[in-house]
Amino acid sequence: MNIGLFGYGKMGKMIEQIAQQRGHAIVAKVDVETEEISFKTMDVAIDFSTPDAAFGNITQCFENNVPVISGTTGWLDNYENALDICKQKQSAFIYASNFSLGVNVFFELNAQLAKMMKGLDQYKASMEEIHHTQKLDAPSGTAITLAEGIIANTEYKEWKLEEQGDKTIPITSKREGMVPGTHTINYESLVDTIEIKHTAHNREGFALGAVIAAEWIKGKTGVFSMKDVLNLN
Ligand SMILES: NC(=O)c1ccc[n+]([C@@H]2O[C@H](COP(=O)([O-])OP(=O)(O)OC[C@H]3O[C@@H](n4cnc5c(N)ncnc54)[C@H](O)[C@@H]3O)[C@@H](O)[C@H]2O)c1
Ligand SMILES: O=C(O)C1=N[C@H](C(=O)O)CCC1
Repeated sequence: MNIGLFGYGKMGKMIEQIAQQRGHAIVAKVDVETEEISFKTMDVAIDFSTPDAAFGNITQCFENNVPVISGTTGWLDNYENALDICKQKQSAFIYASNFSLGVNVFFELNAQLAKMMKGLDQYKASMEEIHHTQKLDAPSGTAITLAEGIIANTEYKEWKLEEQGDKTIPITSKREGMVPGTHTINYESLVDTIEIKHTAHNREGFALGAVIAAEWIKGKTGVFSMKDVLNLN
């Protein structure tokens, strides 16, 4: 398969390695200095760029009939607009805040635990995410997806950075060294704490998941999720 990379930073380079190991060709490496993009030979585009660049990259691909896998976080104010353009152009799209298999299992575990905690008012939910110091957005996209999973299955109404409140999930974002991504969810009562945690050891899991999603989407039309790709039910 011929892949166009949008964003050739830490993730773009890791995706290149994994894609080549799996027999794919990288036909474009689009980054901030790129002046001209040839879409003709691209079977699929993988966007891991920046919050400011993602929407433009994604919609350019749809306009040129190229399906998109996007892992960029921090651009979701424009998510519904991107879906409209994808549908208009009869293209295909997967966005995931986290492409790793482990985190996608963790998303399911989080939803199951939230269902069990619903109505147990003696417990207060909170979340902590830790990432490297170069990360531009906070909280992480993964933390937002986890908070949405709790909100969908409990009486919590919203998440906020740090802020407390009965119906608010407080998220603490820490930026330390080279940490690839650690997410912890706590339910704390006066007598005990229930904690679930996912720790990424490196970026390979994110990159492999994105390449698997690109293999899966080829030839399809529509908007999908990693749940579809991984058949997690
Ligand atoms: N979904 C996931 O599984 C997952 C995993 C890791 C990182 N991410 C997200 O992916 C994004 C990239 O992460 P990273 O660690 O590779 O960051 P990075 O800073 O190392 O790389 C981003 C690259 O995008 C480039 N860029 C800037 N403007 C651009 C434009 N207009 N077009 C194309 N490229 C442009 C930058 O020059 C840089 O090379 C971030 O939003 C991060 O949160 C998601
Ligand atoms: O390194 C990053 O940046 C990461 N971003 C994603 C997020 O915001 O959740 C996934 C984990 C790594």
